[in-house]
Amino acid sequence: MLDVESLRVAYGQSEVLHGMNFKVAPNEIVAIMGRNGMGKTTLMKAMMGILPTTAGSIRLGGEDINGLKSHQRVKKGVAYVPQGRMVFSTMTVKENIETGLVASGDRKVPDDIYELFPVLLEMKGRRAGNLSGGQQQQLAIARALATKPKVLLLDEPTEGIQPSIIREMARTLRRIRDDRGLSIVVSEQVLSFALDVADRVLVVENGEIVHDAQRADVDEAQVSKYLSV
Ligand SMILES: Nc1ncnc2c1ncn2[C@@H]1O[C@H](COP(=O)(O)OP(=O)(O)OP(=O)(O)O)[C@@H](O)[C@H]1O
Repeated sequence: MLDVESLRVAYGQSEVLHGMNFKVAPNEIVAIMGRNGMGKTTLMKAMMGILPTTAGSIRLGGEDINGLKSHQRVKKGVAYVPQGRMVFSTMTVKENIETGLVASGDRKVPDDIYELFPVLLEMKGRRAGNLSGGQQQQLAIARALATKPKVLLLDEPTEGIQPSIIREMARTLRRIRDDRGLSIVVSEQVLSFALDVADRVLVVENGEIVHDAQRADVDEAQVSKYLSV
């Protein structure tokens, strides 16, 4: 479904991703782990077209989308939940979700989004800035789903979220995948969450993938070592 090949990204003269390769199958949930500064956000932004790449390809269902602008990638089926959620705080919950409808062509928020996140229905007239961190994360995911994606990218969704809500988020993401049959790529530093949510775990270290294992085969001690220091 998503095929990233030899991807290089640099900030000026400083190259951060040095030819990254990975594939995500249809219906697969992949967690990309790594310490702060290892290049997870850079990878997410490059896949979304927010940062330019210096080499490589990003294929969605076989088509190279690497030359497209962000909004064109959204139309093709890539959705993004950025680090820090970035909801529009002065807009209502409903208005935030509606910003995603431009891509799908739907005129109103589909009921199944509110079924997934009942709290958003309860709060749909409230300003997004007044929601808790966990609720804002649900809103950011709802807004992304409103674009009807084939691939959902989430950048550190557990950051600043309580442990009980983190467990619920893993369940919700798996349910989204099961119900909608999409692929999910989630960048993450919390190993327990990655093991809860993902089918496969990758570790990025200094802009390269150094570990790639199915969940059942993940060497937890080794991954923890990469995540510490
Ligand atoms: N705008 C920028 N200009 C120059 N260097 C940058 C810029 N943004 C990030 N970097 C550098 O690129 C590297 C990768 O950063 P990135 O934010 O992708 O890491 P990360 O793994 O997502 O970390 P975090 O968990 O903190 O988000 C770091 O060394 C960082 O200092």
